[in-house]
Amino acid sequence: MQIPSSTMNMGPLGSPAPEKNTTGGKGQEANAHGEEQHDNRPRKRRKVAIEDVEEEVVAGDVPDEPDEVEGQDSPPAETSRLPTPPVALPSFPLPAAPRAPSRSVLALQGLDRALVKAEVIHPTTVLPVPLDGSDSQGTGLSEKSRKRLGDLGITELFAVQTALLPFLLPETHSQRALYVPYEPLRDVCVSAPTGSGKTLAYVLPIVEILSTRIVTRLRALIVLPTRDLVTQVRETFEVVSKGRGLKTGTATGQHSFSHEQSQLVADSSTSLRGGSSKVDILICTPGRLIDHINGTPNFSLQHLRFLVIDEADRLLAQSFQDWLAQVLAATLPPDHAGAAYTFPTDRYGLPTPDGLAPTFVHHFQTDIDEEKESSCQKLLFSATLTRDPGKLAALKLRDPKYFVVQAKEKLDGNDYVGEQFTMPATLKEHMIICEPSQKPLMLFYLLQNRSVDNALIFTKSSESTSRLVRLFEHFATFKQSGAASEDDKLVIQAYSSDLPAGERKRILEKFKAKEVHLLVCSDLVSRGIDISHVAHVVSYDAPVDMRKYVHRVGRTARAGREGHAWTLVEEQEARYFKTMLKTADHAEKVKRLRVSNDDVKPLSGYYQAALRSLKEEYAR
Ligand SMILES: Nc1ncnc2c1ncn2[C@@H]1O[C@H](COP(=O)(O)OP(=O)(O)OP(=O)(O)O)[C@@H](O)[C@H]1O
Repeated sequence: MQIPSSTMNMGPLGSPAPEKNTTGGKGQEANAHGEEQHDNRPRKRRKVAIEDVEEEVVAGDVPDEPDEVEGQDSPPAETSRLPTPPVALPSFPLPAAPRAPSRSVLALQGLDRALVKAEVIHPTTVLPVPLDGSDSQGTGLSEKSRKRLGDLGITELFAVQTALLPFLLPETHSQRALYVPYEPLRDVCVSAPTGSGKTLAYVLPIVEILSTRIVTRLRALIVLPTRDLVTQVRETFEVVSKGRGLKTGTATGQHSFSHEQSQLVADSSTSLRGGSSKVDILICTPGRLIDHINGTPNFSLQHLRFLVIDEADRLLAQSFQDWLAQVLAATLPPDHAGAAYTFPTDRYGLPTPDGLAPTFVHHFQTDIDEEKESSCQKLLFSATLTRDPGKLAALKLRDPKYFVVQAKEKLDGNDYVGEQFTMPATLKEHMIICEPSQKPLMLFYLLQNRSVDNALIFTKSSESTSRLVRLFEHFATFKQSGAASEDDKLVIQAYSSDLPAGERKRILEKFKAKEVHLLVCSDLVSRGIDISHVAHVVSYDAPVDMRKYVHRVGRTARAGREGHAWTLVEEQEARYFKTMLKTADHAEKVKRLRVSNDDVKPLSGYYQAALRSLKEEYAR
């Protein structure tokens, strides 16, 4: 019997062999649309010449850069000719991340002050929403918005919303305007647990402020790391803004570029200095956004009132096409002096109405030469938002205000550099330490004996995902041949980045409808997914860093519901995993579950039979 090479890595019992976990930065990169994906591109060959020897180097063989390179200097250039080695060395790419800015630069942006003076909100804080009449609770929301929330069954604001809404919707009328050229708006960073309602915390103020607009211009830009999240956030915008006349668009690369262009820009034939837009709100992935900035006539960010970077830690780690610098530059007038302003004309030479944003007016030589502040307010959100000033500095934040939702009343004086992880209070966490070969059995034990259902199961790669799904299907066939009723059957499905978007959507719908009970996925597609009935999260392969752990377990225990997280830790990983939890001050929360041989004995026979079937299947 010959096992194909793709299955050669399997452990003795069909579980993946304890190879190094690669769910981190390795093997992943941003695709053409800025979405993360596996590194399965054809390896490019490039030539390097060192020591007069010319040799071909497979670019993919060069170690990938770590997920995030912080304040790292370029390695000093090797100038002297060394006597050895005789063999050519591969040339390593220079780190893409810029140098960390100096303290004085950070202080200029008010960053260290903002980080130390962060406003801490307790996760249990809520604010009732008066559904009609006056806003007696000070939510900042108009009666129309409050009524809409009532229609959606939302009667109180969650902690992150209680802090953000009054801040972004102050009573001062001028600060709620579409353009605020004389009173610079403060930017905002928000760190709040998974499932705590961050999306509504920005959707509500954006809808509230943009609803006052008369002309459609691109005024809110939401950047997210994946297409699935774009779809999810678009749905939230559409539901909340119903009846307010706002137009929402997306740009993810799912449709052709020209189709997207036609959906975003109303007039692409006249050269309009004020830009042209069919949408008020654009939700997008960074790669496609850059394509439109560079390649879509009259696509302009000059009218932006809000720039939201959701899942900011992940997006800030992407240096794809230097996307952030390009987006920020597009919100401001160019540095060089502009030409004299002449009214644009259409193709027949007739004057065309144009609307330059106040900040851009002084760029042209007009009678008005007074400089105006940009009205674009930047909002950053994440459950694991870095507080590393070096990373935040790239955003050029304006007098930023930092909000943190966590149970601790005060941030430790000194810990503003680094990260803070806050979990939902309703989450119960467990780990099982076992041999690698026992992992499938432990999973089956959880499904059978701990009523794990409506669960997301995380693996380290899409390959492991499909292997595990097949193994389970074989196991279920044997196990359920003796099952009392059809009701006992658990339906499992792979949910991987390899699947087309439409197929992923269909699977997610089935999972939501409880026609699929177990969804096996890798980290790439899971981030931010909001499905209320996820009761369990199983990390079949342990996460390699705390951030991944937080985002995985955060798929359950959302919006105040109960949830369980189970992590299967291989014996040789246990020390690393425990240290990771300890460093994050989280070790005590994760209880160890001991599963004995006797506990799994009733399942062993089915498991062995499933393994044999799987091996035969792969051999065919
Ligand atoms: N005030 C509220 N009342 C009731 N439900 C709410 C409220 N705010 C948000 N929700 C619901 O809570 C769920 C989680 O919200 P959301 O997806 O915004 O969380 P999140 O903080 O962005 O999580 P993640 O970091 O995992 O993306 C959603 O289903 C949302 O509809």
